[in-house]
Amino acid sequence: MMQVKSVTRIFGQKAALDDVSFAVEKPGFVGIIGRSGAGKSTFLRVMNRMTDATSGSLMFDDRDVLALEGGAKRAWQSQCAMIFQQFNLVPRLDVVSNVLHGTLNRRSTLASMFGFWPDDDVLKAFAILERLDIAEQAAKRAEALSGGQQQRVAIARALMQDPKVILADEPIASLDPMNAQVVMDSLRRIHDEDGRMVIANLHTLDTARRYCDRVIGMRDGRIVFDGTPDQLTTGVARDIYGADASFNEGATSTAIETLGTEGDDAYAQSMMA
Ligand SMILES: Nc1ncnc2c1ncn2[C@@H]1O[C@H](COP(=O)(O)OP(=O)(O)OP(=O)(O)O)[C@@H](O)[C@H]1O
Repeated sequence: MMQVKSVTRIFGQKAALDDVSFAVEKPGFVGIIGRSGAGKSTFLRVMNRMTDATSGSLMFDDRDVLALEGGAKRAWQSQCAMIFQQFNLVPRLDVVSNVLHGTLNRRSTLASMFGFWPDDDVLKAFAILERLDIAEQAAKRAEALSGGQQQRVAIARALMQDPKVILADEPIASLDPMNAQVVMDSLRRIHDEDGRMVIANLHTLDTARRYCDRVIGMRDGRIVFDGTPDQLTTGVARDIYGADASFNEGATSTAIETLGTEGDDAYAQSMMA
């Protein structure tokens, strides 16, 4: 259903993506891992057409989405919803209005500005919030919610678009372990129940192993690993992160039981830097 062929993105002298190719046969739950600067965000942004590729193609259901323009490009962006580390909600706006913003691409600006939402859309927004277990927060301002709740609102906004694909750029990087788990459980459930493809950039190995069907490892803009969670051994992870024998994978973990010493935290920070 998706073939990424030789996708390259050059910024100045640097290839953020360097000849990236892979295929996805069925809508899976794919994790992308790699140290900071590996090209993970650039890939998601190229796929969603927020950033243009320098060369290459990305065939999705037999059309090259990197070549789409105008209305066709906007339609693709709506089928390929994106969620971000910092949630990107409108903080002062109530939760349900934030969710309704997921329909903006098919609504007139004027109607949206004055808050005229069709009843069907409002009902749909509440049903999605219910599904994500945050319907009781619907009337609150987004800024009054915890990070984990805000990220679930962002997922709800994405679902309003009824997307084929959800791209998640470090969706749990700003969350504590408990909230991280709730958000990842929600994404996995949406994938399992709706059959939507999820591609998530993740900064912790245990999350990639636990939630993904397939893990892609990137280093310096290139794919250096593509396999199942079982194949993602500590040695493989060390290669992906470009770390030496002192690599301690517990330090890249957000799992409650492996959150550890200050030393580990310092190591994790150095890996992200
Ligand atoms: N708009 C841009 N202009 C110039 N360079 C960029 C731009 N966007 C990304 N880069 C560079 O491309 C490389 C890949 O960046 P990217 O953000 O994709 O990495 P990443 O793996 O997502 O890292 P992080 O986890 O820190 O977001 C980096 O060297 C980065 O500095």
